Amino acid sequence: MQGRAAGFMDDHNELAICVQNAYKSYGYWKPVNVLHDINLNVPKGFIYGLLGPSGCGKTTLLRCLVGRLQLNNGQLTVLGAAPGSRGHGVPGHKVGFMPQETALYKDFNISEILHYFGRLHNMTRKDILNRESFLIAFLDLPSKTKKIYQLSGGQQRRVSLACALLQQPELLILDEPTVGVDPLLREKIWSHLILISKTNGTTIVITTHYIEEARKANRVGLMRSGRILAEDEPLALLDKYNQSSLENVFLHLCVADQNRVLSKLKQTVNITNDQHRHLTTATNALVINDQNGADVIDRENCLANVSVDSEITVQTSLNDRATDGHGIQILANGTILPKQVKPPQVVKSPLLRVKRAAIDCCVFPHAHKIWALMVKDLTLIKGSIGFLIFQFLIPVLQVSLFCLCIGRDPHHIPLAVVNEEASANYPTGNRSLSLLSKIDSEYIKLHSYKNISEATLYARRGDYDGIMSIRANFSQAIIDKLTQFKSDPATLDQGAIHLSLDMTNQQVTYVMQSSILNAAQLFIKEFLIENKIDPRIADPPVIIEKPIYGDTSPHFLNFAAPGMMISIIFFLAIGLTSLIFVVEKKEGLLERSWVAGMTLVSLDKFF
Ligand SMILES: Nc1ncnc2c1ncn2[C@@H]1O[C@H](COP(=O)(O)OP(=O)(O)OP(=O)(O)O)[C@@H](O)[C@H]1O
Repeated sequence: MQGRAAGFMDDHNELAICVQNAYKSYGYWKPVNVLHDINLNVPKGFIYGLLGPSGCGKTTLLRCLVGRLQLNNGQLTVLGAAPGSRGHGVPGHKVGFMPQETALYKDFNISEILHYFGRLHNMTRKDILNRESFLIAFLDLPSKTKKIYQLSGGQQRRVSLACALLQQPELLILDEPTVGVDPLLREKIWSHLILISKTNGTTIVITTHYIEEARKANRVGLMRSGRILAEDEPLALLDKYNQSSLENVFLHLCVADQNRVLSKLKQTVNITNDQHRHLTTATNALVINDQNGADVIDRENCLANVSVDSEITVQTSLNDRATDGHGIQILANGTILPKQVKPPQVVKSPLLRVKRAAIDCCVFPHAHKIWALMVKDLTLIKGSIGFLIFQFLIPVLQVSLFCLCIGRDPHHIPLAVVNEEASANYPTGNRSLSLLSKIDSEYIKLHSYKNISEATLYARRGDYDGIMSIRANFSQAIIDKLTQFKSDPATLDQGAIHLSLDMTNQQVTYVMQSSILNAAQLFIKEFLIENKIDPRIADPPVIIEKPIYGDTSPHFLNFAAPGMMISIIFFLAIGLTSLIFVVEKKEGLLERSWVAGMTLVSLDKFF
């Protein structure tokens, strides 16, 4: 492999990945540093093995490479441009990403999931089918109609790998692809990776917990606590550290790193000699001699050692290499790469970013991506008919309940009446009774009170939606007003009914007002007939003609139901979409689809 690497460099003089002084932290208020001054170079067509214990930042680095995370500091170029830059295929068809979690739609079968990613990558049906048969045979997968949830964990990981390999991308980012895979198949997978890196020039970045399998890589990077401790060809590392296995090289580097950290601690933090002796003894205890006399390290203890303080800069073997103005040139045999990859100019201005995002939102996405998402959603729905029925039944049920419980016109609205004419034993007549009898009892329920203060008390308590009061001389005032045409303030005040309504419910107020106005109009007409006057003069000077739309007497239900239906459907759709987003994000599906190029909009065709 190593000999091949040097030869290969002559033909492939470009770096596929170039990371310079990369820093990444999580969290805003209390940031936790995860990557510290990472420098990493992967020439095109190389297999790069990224090795390190759990939690050292491998996945974080891979997520930065595929454009899912932004570095806090430093430069990152993938296939010649910054991930996520316009028109770049990373994220997109140029990168095949296999995340650590399975990240597959469990209700899909193998063929459906491969077709989904194939459509996202704009592959033709024929190409998808060809790749599907190859990958199923190559990865020893069961029948393509088998659902993902019916597969074992190892089989699911293999399907996940198949999705990453599907479009034969220029760059493969594989996060622990060989976990839970049969050793023979693991060998086969590595052979395939080596083959595609040689024949297609595919660049592969792979993380693995099986350190020894990384010997097959062209270069390996050994990572610990967010730093790259060493980066070189596997054999060169073995030679340099005089070890028989990469595992021992790594453990040696861990101990050396630990010692460096401790001595740095001693310099920067005021620790006592006793404390230092104690820590050094603890570290040295990790190294024991094996039968051959070579140093063997207690792996468990070593990997579970104290975390490195983020403020302490550790000189790594990487820093020992020759650098020039643009960064590091690699090759263990001293060959210098002829072509420099220019670091991308990161857009730091938030204003410019917002502007770009605003432009992005106005552009229509690619049709093939919409098609892929539509087919995916239909496949999901097809697989859960019960859910579909529930989705259709819920609005029907909600609208029915609304019509039954809320949508009807208000009925039997309680109204307190203070009839002073009745209390005074009708001194000038009982026309107030005639007026009250004309109020439609279907809509308004009258309750008599002797005085206004008592009625106000109960109305304020919420027992009534209003108070109606009639003066003691109501009958006489009506006669004076309508037959003698008297219009002095006393007559006008006494010849009217006085209403104080609760105006907080517009619909209830409207029904009360129109019922009482109708009753008053009927009362006046009756009075005019009694006095041989044409009742039509009591009609208001407004004639309501045939309506343009709707009924002559509109109902609240007719007005409210359509709005209600639209609201229910809208919020149901929003709720379900949010639910799907949350579930997909939680299971890593969203990230995977994003890396495959699914964005809200895509500008590839414009830039
Ligand atoms: N979203 C996050 N928010 C905060 N901290 C995170 C987040 N993701 C990862 N970390 C932390 O960053 C560190 C590195 O995590 P990362 O997943 O990159 O490690 P890893 O080397 O891939 O580990 P493993 O091999 O177990 O997957 C860990 O300490 C982890 O707790």
